[in-house]
This record gives sequence, C-alpha cells and structure tokens, in this order.
Amino acid sequence: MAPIVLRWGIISTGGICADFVKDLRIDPKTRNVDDIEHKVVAVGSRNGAVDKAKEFIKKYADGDESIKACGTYEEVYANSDVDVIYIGTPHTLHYDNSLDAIKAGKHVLCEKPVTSNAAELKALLAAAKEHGVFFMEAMWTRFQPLSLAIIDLLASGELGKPVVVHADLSGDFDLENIPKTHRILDPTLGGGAILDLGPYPLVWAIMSLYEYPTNENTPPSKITGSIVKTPLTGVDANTAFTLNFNKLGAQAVLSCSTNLSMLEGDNPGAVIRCERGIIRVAAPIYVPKSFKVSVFGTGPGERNKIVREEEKMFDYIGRGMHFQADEVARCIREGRKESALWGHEKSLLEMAVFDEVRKQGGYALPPGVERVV
Ligand SMILES: NC(=O)C1=CN([C@@H]2O[C@H](COP(=O)(O)OP(=O)(O)OC[C@H]3O[C@@H](n4cnc5c(N)ncnc54)[C@H](OP(=O)(O)O)[C@@H]3O)[C@@H](O)[C@H]2O)C=CC1
Ligand SMILES: O=C1OC[C@@H](O)[C@H](O)[C@H]1O
Repeated sequence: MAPIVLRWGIISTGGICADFVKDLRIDPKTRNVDDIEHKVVAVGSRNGAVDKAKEFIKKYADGDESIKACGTYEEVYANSDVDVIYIGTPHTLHYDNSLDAIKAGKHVLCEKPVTSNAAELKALLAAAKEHGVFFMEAMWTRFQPLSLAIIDLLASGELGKPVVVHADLSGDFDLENIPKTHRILDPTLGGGAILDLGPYPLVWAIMSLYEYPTNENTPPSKITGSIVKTPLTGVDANTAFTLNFNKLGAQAVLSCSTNLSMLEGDNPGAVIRCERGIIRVAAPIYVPKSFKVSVFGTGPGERNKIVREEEKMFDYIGRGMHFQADEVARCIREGRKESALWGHEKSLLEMAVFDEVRKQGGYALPPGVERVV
C-alpha cells in the first residue's frame, strides 16, 4: 500500500518550528516507518516577512524550492496544497492562529500550552467539530517510545499501583538579561513557568496517574497551586502544584521554574513511586532518553527491598518530534478528529489545571489577552 503523504503548513519561523521541520524532513523509512510520509509545503512569517520565511527554508529545509515562503499566515491557511497546519507561535496566539486555520478547513497540530485557558480551548474544539477537522495539542512527550514503555510497565501491574509522582521541569532563562518582551517574561505572550514548562510535569502526572487503568480517566479531585512571581514583569518565575487523585489514592507533586538549571544527566526529572517499586525518569522530562526501574521483593522480609533493577535506554533518529507527527498522519488517514493517546479531554484537563493554579497563585493575564474567558 502506498504511504499517505501528509502536507504541512508551518506557522511562524521561530525556534520550535525549526526543530519540528527538521524532524518532519527525516525520511520515515530511516525510522522504520513505511505507511506515512511528511512533506512541508509552506512556511509563513507574519507582517509580510517573506524573506524571513525564505531564510528559514534555506536554513532548516535545505533551501527546498518546492516549499512556498509566505509573508502572512493567511497565505498558508489558504494554500490548497496544505492538509495540516503546525502552529509554533507564542502561547497567547495559539487560539487566534488555530481558529483561522480551522476556519480555512485545515487540520491543526498546535504547540503546548494549547491555549491561554480552558475557555479558549472549548471554543476551538467547538470550531474544529463544526468544520470537521482534526485538532491536537503538540504534546510530543506522550508519543515518545520511552513514554509508551512506561505506560505499559505501569499497566502490567508488576510495580503495583502508582502512589506518588514527583516531576519538575526547570530552565535557566537568564531572566535578568533577556528583554522583557521575550516570550518567557512578557505577560501578553503568557510568559512564566506554568504555561511554558508546566505542561511537562503535568503530562507525567497524566500518563502515570490519570491514565492508570483503575483511575478510569477520573480527573483530579483537588488541585493546589502556589506561585512566586518575578518582579521583572510579574509572571511566575517558580510554580509548585499538586493534584490529588482520590479514586486511585494517589498524588502528583509537580513544579517548574524559569530561573534554575534543569536537572540533567543521571538526576531524575520525574519519579513514579509505586507500591512495589520506583521508576526514575532521566531529565529532561520533555524528551527523556532513559529510565531506571527498581522492583521491591514480595517474599518474606523483602518488602521495601530492591530485588531487581534495570535501566532502559531509548535512542532514535531525530529530536523525537516526529512521533507526534506520525500520530497526526495516522489519525487523519483514518478520519479521526482526535488522538486516542493525547485527545481533547487531556488538553482540557491541562488547561483546567493551569487556570486553577494561576487563580490560586494570583497570576492573571493582562486584560484582552485571553480571547475567550
Ligand atoms: N515542544 C517543545 O519542545 C517546545 C515548544 N515550544 C512552544 O512553541 C511556542 C513558540 O516557542 P518558540 O519557538 O520558542 O518561540 P520563538 O520566540 O522562537 O518563536 C515564536 C515565533 O512566533 C512568531 N510570532 C508571532 N507573533 C509573535 C509575537 N507577538 N511575538 C513574538 N513572536 C511572534 C514569530 O515568527 P514570525 O515572525 O516568523 O511570524 C516568532 O519567531 C510556544 O508556545 C512554546 O510553548 C517552545 C519550545 C520547545
Ligand atoms: O516546550 C518546551 O520545552 C523545552 C523548554 O526549554 C521550552 O522553554 C519549552 O517551551
């Protein structure tokens, strides 16, 4: 059977678009994938900056002349050769950009956090339904082979049920020395830790607890959030949040910071503590390459004693953003409007958590930034 060729339009020429395009351009056969092909057909930059789009194509797509450089996003949405739009603009633009793409009848893969709040996401999902298009948040961690292996390991029951999940994602953004207009500092762009980094500790809680079979996708019964703001612009520099899953009898203890180095190498970025063992996931938690599992014994005197340990390594061609792209292609081929792995319900849960954490932490976006409230 001939592979389906999914034709992508790329919205913006920023950092993450560069990474995504590089992964899209890896020949899937070199990754042992033969049912899908990805083709970038158009790249858009705002404000008439067609030269910026051309430069992007030169730099990240080997100057491929078949790719159309566009000086507006609208030109990309209107391109009849484009099947699906990838949105890589700052968070607070995701709603408008996604809506424009949906209204043009395009499928959408939108970067995380999918919107500024839950109300925007609900409106987008209604629009996607009305226009009959596929919509997914680009929660790439959910599709990586390591994540799939951990979900299988938990479901196998070998470790018993998960009881506490700790996860942190931090990055030192050098806040004192970047412009206040940088997307990580600017409140009009949804700056701060929770919206930018928070999706990753949260995805570990969702994969290990929310998705754990006996939780039956029951949302957290309680959410707490605590925020330390930077005086520079008032966005959250550090955020800690917890989620209680009462049905499961489990808790997630999560955090994110914009002014601390990420724990790298051997340091665990996420720890999943189960009744009969521990899984330690190596940082960075958005694309971990290894995890260590420690299994407690069940024999006499072996409770809380490690009887087996194993480290699992994961390596593949590319940065790891292509796994989510493959999922988009397969869903579209099968006429599905959402992914079974990272569907609308999980993005809605994510945005509800962030709304609550920002509310408890006193971080309100400036008036008008949230397009739907
Ligand atoms: N999945 C992942 O691993 C990552 C995801 N992200 C997500 O991707 C999104 C973009 O992040 P990133 O690529 O780092 O950001 P960048 O600042 O590098 O790029 C954003 C691009 O958006 C366009 N843009 C449109 N309007 C604005 C505006 N008002 N201010 C600034 N830029 C604007 C610009 O492109 P142009 O002028 O060409 O239109 C700009 O280059 C964020 O939502 C972030 O959360 C970010 C990093 C990693
Ligand atoms: O998605 C992301 O992952 C890596 C981080 O460094 C980045 O700020 C964030 O947007």
